[in-house]
Amino acid sequence: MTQFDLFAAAPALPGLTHAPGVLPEGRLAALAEAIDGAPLTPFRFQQWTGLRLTASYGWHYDFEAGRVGQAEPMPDWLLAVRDIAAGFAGVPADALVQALLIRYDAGAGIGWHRDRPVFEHVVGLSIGAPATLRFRRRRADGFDRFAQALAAGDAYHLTGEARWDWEHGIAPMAATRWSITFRSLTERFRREIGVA
Ligand SMILES: O=C(O)CCC(=O)C(=O)O
Ligand SMILES: [Fe+2]
Repeated sequence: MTQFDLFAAAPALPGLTHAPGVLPEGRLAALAEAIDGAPLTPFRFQQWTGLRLTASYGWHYDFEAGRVGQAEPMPDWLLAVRDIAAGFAGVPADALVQALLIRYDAGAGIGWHRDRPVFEHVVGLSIGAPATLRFRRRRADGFDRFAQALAAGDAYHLTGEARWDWEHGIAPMAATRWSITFRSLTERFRREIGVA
């Protein structure tokens, strides 16, 4: 292996895995349609209503109540996507008990955040407009930063440092983007609620 190969194989941000073309190109339009057909509601936090529309399955995080609750089971089309996401991430499909569908219309994005600590693995799939998944981590005099480009059909997996130490967000996009995110529950949370 040449030095170039070694460099290419090293993850640029520890805990972030990205791969292009994980969703077959021929299925992207149907997946966008399936998301649009889901009972999407505007993301709400206190007085503020976001521009993005979301639907949760399996589990959902209720930002207003500040806790996690059970949501509708995933429909069959989403279970099929979950198999693809699980294969990409190397996580058993049935561990990915939570799914979040998002539709971002032009001008919508998602601000800096870390995903809720009850969730462990985060596996995301991108459809529609290209986006930049931005990462930042506070240091004494500012932030370390990283950016991952996401095209339609791309997948990413957050674990370890990228998942827990860095915040991520997506700047508002010029055209519609859809995403599907699957998450597992931490062992600690599973124990707390008595789920195997
Ligand atoms: O749309 C995406 O790919 C990211 C969504 C996200 O970060 C989240 O829902 O926590
Ligand atoms: Fe997130």
